[in-house]
Amino acid sequence: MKAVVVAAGEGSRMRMTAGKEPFPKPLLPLLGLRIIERVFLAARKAGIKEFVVVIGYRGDEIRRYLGDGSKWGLKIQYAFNEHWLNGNGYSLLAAKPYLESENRFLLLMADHIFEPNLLKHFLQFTDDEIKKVQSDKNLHFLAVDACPEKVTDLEEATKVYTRAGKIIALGKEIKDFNGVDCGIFNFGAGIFETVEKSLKDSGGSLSEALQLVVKTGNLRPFEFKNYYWHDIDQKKDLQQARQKLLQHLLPKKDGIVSRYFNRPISLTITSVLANLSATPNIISFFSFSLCLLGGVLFALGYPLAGGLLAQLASIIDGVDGEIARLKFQESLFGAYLDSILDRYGDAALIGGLTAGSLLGGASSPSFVLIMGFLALTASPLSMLAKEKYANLTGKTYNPLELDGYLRYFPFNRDGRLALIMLGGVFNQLTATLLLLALLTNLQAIYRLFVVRQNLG
Ligand SMILES: O=P(O)(O)O[C@H]1[C@@H](O)[C@@H](OP(=O)(O)O[C@@H]2[C@@H](O)[C@H](O)[C@@H](O)[C@H](O)[C@@H]2O)[C@H](O)[C@@H](O)[C@@H]1O
Ligand SMILES: Nc1ccn([C@@H]2O[C@H](COP(=O)(O)O)[C@@H](O)[C@H]2O)c(=O)n1
Repeated sequence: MKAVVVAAGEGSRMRMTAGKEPFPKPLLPLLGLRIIERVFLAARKAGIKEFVVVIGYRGDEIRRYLGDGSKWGLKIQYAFNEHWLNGNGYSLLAAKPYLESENRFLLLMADHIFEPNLLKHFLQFTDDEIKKVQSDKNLHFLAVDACPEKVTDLEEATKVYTRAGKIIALGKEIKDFNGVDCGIFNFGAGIFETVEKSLKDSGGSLSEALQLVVKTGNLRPFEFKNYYWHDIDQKKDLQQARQKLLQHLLPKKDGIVSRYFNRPISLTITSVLANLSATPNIISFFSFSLCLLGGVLFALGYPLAGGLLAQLASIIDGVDGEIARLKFQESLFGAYLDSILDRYGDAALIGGLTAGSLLGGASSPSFVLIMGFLALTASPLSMLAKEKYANLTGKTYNPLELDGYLRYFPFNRDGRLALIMLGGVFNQLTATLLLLALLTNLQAIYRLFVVRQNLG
């Protein structure tokens, strides 16, 4: 399916300087990517690879920056809307020649960022609905945010009133509404005729043209509540979109130390790194190198430095995933590399603790060696248990769900590295090894029972 992206308007409400803006609004930077890039990459993640970009105001600059789309593995064509000072209806019609062979197409806004899963589930919904009808040429769909109270600039938003699976009313001025138009449409080819019919009365406004469709009951809502999207109209919207993007980087699997200590720091680092070219894999290696250096410092008798580096490594180990999600750079290899490097990083730290304790004159070297051995052996078992469970059941092992009360203890990596940090700060290397050995082996044994209970 092709997607039309409307990028023709001037975006005058985004005025940020007295003179000429450095970029037309779709090309404004937002956490390392241009706004319109985020639209393309979110749509690509939902399976859309072909786009028709409707340009107008400073369209040449947009076209020069985006090119043919091949740098993202996309195909981008361009339609010029000479009436770009008027409504989106003219933009839609400008794209018509590029959609002659399409029964259906998406319409997206160049200044509306959205979560990929929103579009993915919208497409699943529309596919299911289209299967129920004979002809879908004049059946159209709109993704509707069913939580209007969460929409920041409700006054400017196009409100929607839905009832019994149909859109009953749509417009900026309607008083009775239970949703907001988030700017994601799935149109049948018949929409062009509707828009052409309404042009002289609607002045080119797409919302006005859609009133004709609303009257026929053929504008259906995909009502959602928990996906993020943001309409970037004014300067304040850019800051709000930035905050929304950063907050949605947090994975659900985070442990307590990660969620409440590491992430506030890692997100700050990520918001800066996003504008640089550091890739997730480079950051993963950097996190590992911090573990290596920390292990060496423990061995050489610098426990404070070793402990602080272990905690820094833990924080940076969250940044790699945040950058990957923020800049659409997630990869299977990266996920694999991240996990393997974490194992080697743990081993470097445990090895350093053991060496540091022995070289520091531990009273019972054999006890230290046994604790080091047990901690080294069981440390990878946390990941191994989760991966084996996922492999056997096809379900992700979420420690927050399955680990019961253990989830409040430092069993996962974020907790273990925090323990190592404390051991370094208080120079209690042997006690740290003892705790690690106990915790990791207890976790491994506990999860045996959890898995047995869940595997049946
Ligand atoms: O010992 P566990 O916790 O099971 O190891 C998991 C860990 O390697 C995960 O890596 P990730 O980068 O997602 O975890 C980070 C932690 O290592 C940091 O300490 C924390 O601050 C950061 O927020 C992340 O949670 C792997 O993805 C898992 O596969 C592995 O089980
Ligand atoms: N080099 C990398 C590192 C990570 N990822 C992705 O991030 C996930 C881990 O996220 P955290 O916030 O917990 O670090 C990992 O599973 C990958 O999906 C990546 O792609 N490349």
